[in-house]
Amino acid sequence: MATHEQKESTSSRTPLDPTLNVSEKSPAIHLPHKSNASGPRKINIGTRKSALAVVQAELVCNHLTKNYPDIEFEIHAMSTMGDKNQTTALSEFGAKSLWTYELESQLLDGRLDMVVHCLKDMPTQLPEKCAIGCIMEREDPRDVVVMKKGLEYKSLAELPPGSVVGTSSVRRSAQVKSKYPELKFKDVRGNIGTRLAKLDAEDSEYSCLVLAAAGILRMDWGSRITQYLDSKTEGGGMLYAVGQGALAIEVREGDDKITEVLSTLSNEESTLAGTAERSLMRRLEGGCSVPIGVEATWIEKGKLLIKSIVVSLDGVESAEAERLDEVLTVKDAEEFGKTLAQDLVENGAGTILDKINATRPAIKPW
Ligand SMILES: NCc1[nH]cc(CCC(=O)O)c1CC(=O)O
Repeated sequence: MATHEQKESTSSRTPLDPTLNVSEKSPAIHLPHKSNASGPRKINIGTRKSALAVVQAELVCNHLTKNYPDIEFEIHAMSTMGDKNQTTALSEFGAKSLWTYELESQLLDGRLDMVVHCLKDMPTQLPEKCAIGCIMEREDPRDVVVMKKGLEYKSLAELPPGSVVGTSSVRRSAQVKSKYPELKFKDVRGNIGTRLAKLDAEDSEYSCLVLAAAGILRMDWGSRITQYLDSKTEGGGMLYAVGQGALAIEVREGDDKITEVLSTLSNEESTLAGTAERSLMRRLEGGCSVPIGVEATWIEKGKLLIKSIVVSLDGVESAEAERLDEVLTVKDAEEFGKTLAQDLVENGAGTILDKINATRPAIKPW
């Protein structure tokens, strides 16, 4: 019968809550999978339609097929509001839900059983009856520089004054600008392939893009990366987005069968760091999405360090904080994020956030 390859014994003792967005719940215990006659025969996996999203869904599907050879897994790729609207400035939407709304509707009405997302794209407050079923092992969470084909530069520091960096993220442009005030920034939209094509076009005004390493690596385009950016990068630090690099799978809240299937994909350190980062963001955003940078490092087992930054929408002001503490459970991670949020506010994030919240109403289509 189904002998899924449980690499570690974590599923039987990890104090991870399968419904991570409900912080008050007591930790659930994942029992090792036993083939169950009443278990699902077929599981429908939803994803966005972009090439990267489909690669990610296939990665999940391949793992699950290996772990559960008796179950049929089928991928359903669909366009979302976010895919269709490439013109409105991203920050004007306020909520991140435009990437997930259609998929969540299908999840709730049973056409889908799980939806694969980049954790980074998931709103901190999921719609009612939706939950995070698992967070998978994190791919490299850092941001990276991709130079235009034919340019001999590798790093931001080498770029001549006035060079144009392509990014639509205030978090990225604000952090780069504070270290390299002589660089210029321009919005660049579309899926990762489209962005690279715009960068490399002969008449392109961009010298480079700043992107997430994870997306490029999953597309197998790692050879285009010319510089990795992190807090220790020479010439200035760069913190990544909350959840960046981790895939998360959304399920119907209380769907124990699907959650059990997903326990084989869950990664403890990713789950705890992702939970802490999202708790931090939840405390700060007040309904609006806010440019927050984080960098999470496990100093040793159970000891988490997170560096964090909040930047103003114009990229001029910023506040920073970092925290090192023991994080063994999802509850610890939630607390860690909350405390770090308070530290950030004490260090000046409050004024930045008040301005953001005053100018941008949140949009919640559900
Ligand atoms: N903004 C869209 C998005 N959402 C997740 C990733 C990267 C993959 C990941 O973080 O898992 C990207 C592309 C990018 O920022 O370069």
